Amino acid sequence: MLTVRALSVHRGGRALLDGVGFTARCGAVTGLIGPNGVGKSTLLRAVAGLPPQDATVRGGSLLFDGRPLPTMARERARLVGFLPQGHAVHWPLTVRRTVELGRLPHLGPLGRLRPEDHTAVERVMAATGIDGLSQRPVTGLSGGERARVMLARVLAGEAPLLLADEPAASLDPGHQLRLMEVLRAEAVERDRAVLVVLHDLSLAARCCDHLVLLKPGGGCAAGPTPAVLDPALLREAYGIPFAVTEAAGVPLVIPTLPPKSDRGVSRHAC
Ligand SMILES: Nc1ncnc2c1ncn2[C@@H]1O[C@H](COP(=O)(O)OP(=O)(O)OP(=O)(O)O)[C@@H](O)[C@H]1O
Repeated sequence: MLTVRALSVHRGGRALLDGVGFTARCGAVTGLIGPNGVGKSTLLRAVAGLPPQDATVRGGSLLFDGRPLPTMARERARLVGFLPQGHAVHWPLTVRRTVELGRLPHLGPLGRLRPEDHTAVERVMAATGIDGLSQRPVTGLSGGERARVMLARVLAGEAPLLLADEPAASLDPGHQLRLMEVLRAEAVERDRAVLVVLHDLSLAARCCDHLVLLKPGGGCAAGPTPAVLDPALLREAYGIPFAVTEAAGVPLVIPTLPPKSDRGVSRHAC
């Protein structure tokens, strides 16, 4: 279990995160939600040991299964798999080679892959549906294909704690659901703690066991998904009204805007 206690991250004189605390259990998917700029990426980066440029962790503690997260980069990388936002790739490595790089924290000084490394690589390529792309250069893939390759690379590290920053952002609806299914399988079948940033609250409602809602001004609301997807809490955090409902047995979280006339705008409300 990941335990975040009273975490504060500052840049210059400004708090990017202030006193955030929650837990993310093994065997479960925890969604990290909140409005733009509230500090979701900063939080994931702090847990991964890669705080944003010029930012420092000023207070609080980060524990996994009751022990402080290691400070040594290699040791941390074995424990924490981190998929950052965006998928910039600069070298035309093949898809297979790119996924193999996810095994680096486990390899010796020569970086030679062992049979168990190949097994892990093949498992995650199959799970993410990219085995057909194996010999393609990553620079020649679509945004959604590349997103799945980068996910596979992180999964290949087989870290007990997985952090993913908006992994669904460039995926079509089918691949979004498949992605969440892959993350759920990692959590449930391999007893991993998965912490995933999502902006699609309906997807979060459908696929996350627990949610952490970061609030502007500091702090968070954390708990089982239905408890956090409370219209009053959401309105407080995002500053707009939400309807929380259900269709075809699937939860739906619908953001709304007040009528345009109330906002001094004349036509074409969403
Ligand atoms: N490189 C940077 N330089 C200065 N400020 C930054 C930088 N990156 C982020 N910030 C600021 O840090 C705060 C937290 O940003 P962060 O990216 O963690 O938010 P977020 O919740 O992930 O946002 P989003 O939903 O838009 O991705 C924001 O106020 C942002 O403007």
